[in-house]
Amino acid sequence: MLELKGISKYYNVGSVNEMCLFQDFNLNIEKGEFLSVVGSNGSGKTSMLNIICGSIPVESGQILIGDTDITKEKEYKRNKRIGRVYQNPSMGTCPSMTILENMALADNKGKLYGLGRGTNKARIEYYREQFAQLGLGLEDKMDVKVGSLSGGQRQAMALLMSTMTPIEFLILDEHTAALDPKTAELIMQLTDKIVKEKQLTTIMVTHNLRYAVEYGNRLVMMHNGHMVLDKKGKEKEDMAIDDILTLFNEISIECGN
Ligand SMILES: Nc1ncnc2c1ncn2[C@@H]1O[C@H](COP(=O)(O)OP(=O)(O)OP(=O)(O)O)[C@@H](O)[C@H]1O
Repeated sequence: MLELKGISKYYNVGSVNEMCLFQDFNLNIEKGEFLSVVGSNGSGKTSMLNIICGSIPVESGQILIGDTDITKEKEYKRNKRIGRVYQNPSMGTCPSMTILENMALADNKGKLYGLGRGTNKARIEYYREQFAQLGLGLEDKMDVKVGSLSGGQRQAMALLMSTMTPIEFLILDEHTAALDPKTAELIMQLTDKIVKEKQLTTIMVTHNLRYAVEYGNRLVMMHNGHMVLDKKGKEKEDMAIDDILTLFNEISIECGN
């Protein structure tokens, strides 16, 4: 359904620092798949997400959704069907606006004007319900500026905001990495709930091997711009953290770490 086909990606082209990250890189993600991506630092995880979202161009290859080639489609257009949550809770929310204003903004993503739909009574009630389920007390802080919230509260908001409009794909780039263990767990449970309810095709980059094993139905490990592990279904279910750790250690030794 979402396919990266024969992708080549170079950085610093034409300079002494030119480097080839991906050479003929291929990845095919089925509709409804929840893909966890782990891998060494600099293996190309974030670059892969950026390529999918259209944040960076590729030198060659195709990005396909179904039969449609979106390789040249601008990022803002792709954003209509893709929601993205970043590692930094500050990204994806506007600190100087209230919770209500942020939610209304997200609700109106892709539209030209106004906060109207987001601020009518029914929608406010809907936001309240969404927040009440989180158990973070945000439902009573709708007029509070987002800048004064904790990282976990902001990340929960970012997750709700990015999945508010009818998207098909959810891109999570280490979205629990900056949170304390308890809040990270809460955000992971919320993620899983939203992904299942909305049947989103999801790619989650994480350094947390337990989350990679426990969540999702496919697990990919990347190293130096290559996929060195790709397990789905039963094979993925049967994987234990130790299995991934062993492979991870082998890769690290190969790198001299
Ligand atoms: N804008 C850029 N300009 C030049 N090189 C870049 C750029 N972005 C990434 N790179 C390089 O591409 C490689 C892959 O980086 P990327 O951020 O995709 O890896 P990653 O797997 O997400 O790493 P991490 O786990 O550390 O976040 C690295 O060697 C990095 O230095």
